[in-house]
Amino acid sequence: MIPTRIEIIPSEGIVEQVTALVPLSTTLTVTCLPHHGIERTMRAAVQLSLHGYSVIPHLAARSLPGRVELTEILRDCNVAGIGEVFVIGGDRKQQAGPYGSALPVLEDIAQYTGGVMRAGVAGYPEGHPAVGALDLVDALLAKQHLATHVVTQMCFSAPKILDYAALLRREGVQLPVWAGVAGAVPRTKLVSLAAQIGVGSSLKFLSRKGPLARKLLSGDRYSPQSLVTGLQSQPGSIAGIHLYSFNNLDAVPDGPDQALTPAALQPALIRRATRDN
Ligand SMILES: NC(=O)C1=CN([C@@H]2O[C@H](COP(=O)(O)OP(=O)(O)OC[C@H]3O[C@@H](n4cnc5c(N)ncnc54)[C@H](O)[C@@H]3O)[C@@H](O)[C@H]2O)C=CC1
Ligand SMILES: Nc1nc(=O)c2c([nH]1)NC[C@@H]1CN(c3ccc(C(=O)N[C@@H](CCC(=O)O)C(=O)O)cc3)CN21
Repeated sequence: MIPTRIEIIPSEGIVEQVTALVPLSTTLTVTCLPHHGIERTMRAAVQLSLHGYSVIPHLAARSLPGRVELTEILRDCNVAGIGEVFVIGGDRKQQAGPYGSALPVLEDIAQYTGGVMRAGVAGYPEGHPAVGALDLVDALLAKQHLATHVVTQMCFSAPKILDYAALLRREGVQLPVWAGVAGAVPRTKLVSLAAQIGVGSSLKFLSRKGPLARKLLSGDRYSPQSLVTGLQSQPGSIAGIHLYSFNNLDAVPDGPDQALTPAALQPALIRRATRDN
């Protein structure tokens, strides 16, 4: 069984929603969106960690106001028992402080924590709208000595994710790769979010009318079922599944039939995450 982590957005009421629906032994990652800022990420992460979850806050370099704020964040992590962060450049057009990309943040984190803090970095199986493929691989090569794993951008194709993991190996990136998988969320929400975060070819894929797209999008919700099955068919290629839940955490009744329906797969993955982590 592949280990699974659940990504949440620190919206209003998220802590109450999580504690009501998600078992305590789950590993959660908390996004950092440009219009939210890092404070909101940290507030939710600290609260959830104090509740007993394993929590990984996202730190967006371009949203960090300064080095002092980074040391405060790391102190808060230490107090709350948070031992891992996810460091990305971030979507903010203008950087808020001294950090324009992930690498210098990773360097400062390593320095301030004596190398103790674990850190994930981002990978892009389908490229990035603003950064070239070679630059992205070079960035990973430069970051890997300060990172513990790669989490991929949302992607809808198992072969693309597996090819990407193989490409990283060939290029000399040794880090374990967690596959970024969209959860069972309403199709319209997924299409608009994919546009917002610049998942171009996946968006085209989602809008296509071909048999595979129809299969994945049958009903109102996207189903990660066949993607997860495809990833599981190559054991050892990826370290685990990073599930973008978009805060759709609603529990459904247990039972063998329920676990096979698209709407039930996300809660099934959430339950599985509790056993694996
Ligand atoms: N995959 C994810 O979960 C998330 C990804 N992001 C994305 O992170 C991107 C870059 O972050 P990392 O992958 O950590 O790369 P990075 O920060 O290590 O930078 C890699 C290369 O991209 C350039 N770059 C970084 N941020 C940029 C930006 N906003 N616009 C244009 N160029 C940029 C850097 O100068 C560098 O050449 C952001 O643009 C954003 O799209 C943001 C939040 C979450
Ligand atoms: N380029 C990029 N930026 C990101 O922030 C990002 C990625 N990629 N890839 C994966 C995840 C997915 N991201 C997102 C982005 C937006 C929402 C979202 O639900 N936005 C809401 C607003 C939420 C709120 O303000 O509370 C929306 O309706 O747009 C969720 C996850 C964060 N991560």
